[in-house]
Formats: sequence, C-alpha cells, structure tokens
Amino acid sequence: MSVPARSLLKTSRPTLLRAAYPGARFSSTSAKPATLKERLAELIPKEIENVKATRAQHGKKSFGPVVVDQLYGGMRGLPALIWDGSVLDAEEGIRFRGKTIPECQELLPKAPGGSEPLPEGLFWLLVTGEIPTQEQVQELSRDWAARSAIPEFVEEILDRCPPTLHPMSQFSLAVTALNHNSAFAKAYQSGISKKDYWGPTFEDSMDLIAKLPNIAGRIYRNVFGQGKLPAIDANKDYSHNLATLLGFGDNQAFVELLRLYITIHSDHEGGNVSAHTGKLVGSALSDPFLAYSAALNGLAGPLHGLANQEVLIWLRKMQAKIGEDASDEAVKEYIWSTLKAGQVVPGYGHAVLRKTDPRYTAQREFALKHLPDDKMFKLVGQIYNLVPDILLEAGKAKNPWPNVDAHSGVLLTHYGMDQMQFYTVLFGVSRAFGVAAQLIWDRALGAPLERPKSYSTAAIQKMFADKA
Ligand SMILES: CC(=O)SCCNC(=O)CCNC(=O)[C@H](O)C(C)(C)COP(=O)(O)OP(=O)(O)OC[C@H]1O[C@@H](n2cnc3c(N)ncnc32)[C@H](O)[C@@H]1OP(=O)(O)O
Ligand SMILES: O=C([O-])CC(=O)C(=O)O
Repeated sequence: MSVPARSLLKTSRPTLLRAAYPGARFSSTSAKPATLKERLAELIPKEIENVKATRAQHGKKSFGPVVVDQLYGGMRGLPALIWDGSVLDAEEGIRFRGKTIPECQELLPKAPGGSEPLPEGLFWLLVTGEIPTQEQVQELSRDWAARSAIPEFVEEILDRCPPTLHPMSQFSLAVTALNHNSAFAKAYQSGISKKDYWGPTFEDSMDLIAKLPNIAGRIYRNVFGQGKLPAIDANKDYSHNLATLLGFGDNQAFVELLRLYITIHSDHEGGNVSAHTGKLVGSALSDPFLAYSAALNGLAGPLHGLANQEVLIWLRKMQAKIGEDASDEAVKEYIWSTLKAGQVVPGYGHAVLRKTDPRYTAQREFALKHLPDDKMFKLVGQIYNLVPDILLEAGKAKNPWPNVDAHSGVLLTHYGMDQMQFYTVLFGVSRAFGVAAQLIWDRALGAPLERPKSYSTAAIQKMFADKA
C-alpha cells in the first residue's frame, strides 16, 4: 500500500505504519513505543511538506556572491549542501540537531552505571531530531546486535588481506563488499518507486552500522594478532560489543570512552570530505554500502580522519627525539622543525572552526576524569599551550587551535590500544552514523543527483576578460 505524502499528514499512526511496512500488522492501542523506522515513517511526510514550503518561500533567495577564489580554494564557505543532522559554527563547534556536545551528554540515554551517552541515542537524534527513551535506545541496541553478522565471503576477504594493507583500505574493501546484500540495490533492480526509496535505504543503513563492529574487530585482530573474534552479545549496547570485539570489553572505562568517542565523531555537518563524499556517491543512487565505502576512502586521508594516527606518530617521534619529560623550549623547537620541514602540525587547524574544537574539550574532560596523570595526556596539554602561538607566529593557518584528532589517540593508547594505524577505523565506525542518517533523508526527500558546474582556468580568464 502506498499513500501520497499530502494525505499521509492526515492519516492515523497505524495507517501510516501499514504504509511504511506493507504486510506488517499494527494496533492503534499497542503500548509498545515506536521503533526508529516507525517514527521516521511519521516524520517523513511532514518534512516533505516542510521542504516544499521552504523552497516556495526562500527558493529564489541568494546567499551572496560566489567569488573565483572559492573555486580555487577548496570551496571554503560556499553554501552548497543540505545536511540536517548537524550544523557547525566556526566559534562554537558542532551541534547535533541543535544540541551541543555537553547537552547531548546530559540528555541522551546512558547505559546502566554509565555516564557517557549511548551512540544509539545519538543516531536516533540525528535521524529524527528527537531524544529517544531508554527503551527505544535498548531496542536499537538489540536490533543492531541482531543485524551484526557479516557474510562469510566478507570475512574471507578480510582474512586474505595482508597485514601490511592499511586497516582503512581493508575497512573500505569490506564495506564495499557488503553491497552484495543491499536491500536498496535489490529493490531498485525490481523497479521500486522513487517515493519508497527510503525504506530499503533505512534497512541498508541499519545493516551498515550494525555490521561495522564485526568488520572493525576482525581487522584489528587480523592485523595486530589479538586472537579469535568473540560473538556479539544481544544484551549489550553497541559500544560495549565493539569494545569486546577489540578485546577491551572488560574495561569499563574503555567502554565508556568508546561511547563518547562514537558519539562525538559521528557527524560534522555535510561539507567535510567523508560526509560530502557519502552524500555525493549516494546521490547517484549507489546504495549506502557503496556510498559509505567511498566516504571511508576520504576519511583515510591525513588531512582528514587519518590525522588521529598522524598525531600519535608525531608525538611518539617527538618523545623519541627529545625525551618524555621535555622542556617547553625543546617542544617548541620540535614544533618549529615540523613547520620548517614543510609539514603540518597534525591535529591543529580546521577548514571551518576558528576556536578549540568542543570535541577536543570533551575528550580532555574525559582524560581529566579518568587518566589525569597519564604522561602522554600531559604532553598533549603541554602542546596545547605551545602550538597555537607558534602557528600564529608562522602566520599561515587561519585556525591555530586543536581539532578532534589532537586528543583521541592519547586516550586509546592509555587503555592499551597503541596501534595507531587502527585509529581511523574507529573514526569510520562513528562517521557512518552521520552519513547514514543523511542518506536516509536524502532518499526520503528525493534529493537529486549532485552535479555542480566546473570551470577551466581558461574559461574564467575569458569570462572576465572584458570586465578587467
Ligand atoms: C576530523 C578532521 O578532519 S579535523 C582536521 C584534521 N587534519 C589535521 O589535523 C591536519 C593538520 N591541519 C591542516 O592541515 C589544516 O588545518 C586543515 C587541512 C585541517 C584545514 O586546511 P585549510 O582550511 O586549508 O586551512 P587554512 O586555510 O588555515 O590553511 C592556510 C595555510 O595554513 C597551513 N596550515 C593549516 N593548518 C596547519 C597546521 N596544523 N600546521 C601547519 N600548517 C597549517 C595550510 O597548510 C595552508 O598552507 P599553504 O598556504 O602553504 O597551503
Ligand atoms: O569538518 C571538517 O571539515 C573536518 C572535521 O572536523 C570532521 O569531519 O569531523
């Protein structure tokens, strides 16, 4: 059964649900709280009308001029994308559906005995704009656990990768291969109508997120020789299961760290390389697995997600050269030597942010609570006091402050995960939440194929030749 968007607005919940799940049975008196898909089915028709009204009212309004430098300068500041899950403010940092990181830490459901938000709740917030109940979050944990197994041939692909193949390349290979069982690709081949695209996209997105711990865990154990992969426990939350697969499930503080880590790395509006890549590839109606593996390849770059690995490598090299308790003078000299060698200081600077990244602050607060005396944490703090002035003096970076990657590796290392080549895989597990949430909405709202206009330098010169 399919119901046109306009009439869905006036339709009762059971009827809506029947539209979203042909063949399923729903009762109007059921006390069970709505699942994420049920809630989404209620929100979509309203949002379709909301977008229509926004376009009717503002569609012809201008954001101001586009200047040629923006075409050459990596499109900084170019208003070009719709992204609903989060918006980034240059001074204040990220807000997930309008909520800051401290607000999410306060409002989102926690695990029993835990104090960090459960990423399940964050995903619900990204998708719906609403704070879920404890029960809804538990249901999501159970749903993801039930979907978590990866096909045997994907396990074989991973097992055949040489341990020298970077974990991010392995990750991307495995996610691409998940496309084998894509509900969206299958539905498209059987001629699904455009207005129903969101259903199988939702299913693929849920599968994608659910299967990432098994992929990440297998890569970790294959590459770093940590023994056989344990099974997912349907009664544990997503982060606890991921920690167990990585071999840290008995360490409550590490489990808490993963909950925080996955929450804060999930989304950073739409223009960053990984999010934008996922949206772009998804716009060709490539399924969520293909779209997300492309996003992972972008995340694997050292100016983006790989910076967390680069920070640790840089810190270790620094310690090897100047010792563990080096003076400010020695650290300053090391920072200058990095710049003079034509390299960037990893973990510092940002394309949009102009203040300390609140994700850095959230991790610093975690460290102050759980590992205040850790030597590496102290070095990170020492660097924070020195790098901004040096970058300002060097005079190039528009933002001298630290970003998220300046802190994450130190926390993981503290608990014994010191294989820095793996760090970006954890970032990739988290970023799937933000990219998947937007992919679902893009298909629900009928987002078009992305295809901006490009120009050659010769064309630009010709265009302005008479206007000089
Ligand atoms: C999750 C994330 O993706 S967060 C970012 C992770 N990346 C890093 O931490 C790598 C280090 N940082 C950088 O390379 C940059 O700050 C980026 C890539 C994050 C942002 O790049 P941009 O928006 O181009 O920064 P900005 O406009 O300030 O760059 C101007 C100049 O300052 C330099 N600069 C910026 N940050 C740094 C830095 N941390 N160290 C040294 N130089 C820097 C740029 O390389 C550029 O030099 P150029 O004119 O010779 O090309
Ligand atoms: O916003 C960006 O360009 C980079 C970033 O911090 C992220 O993607 O998390």
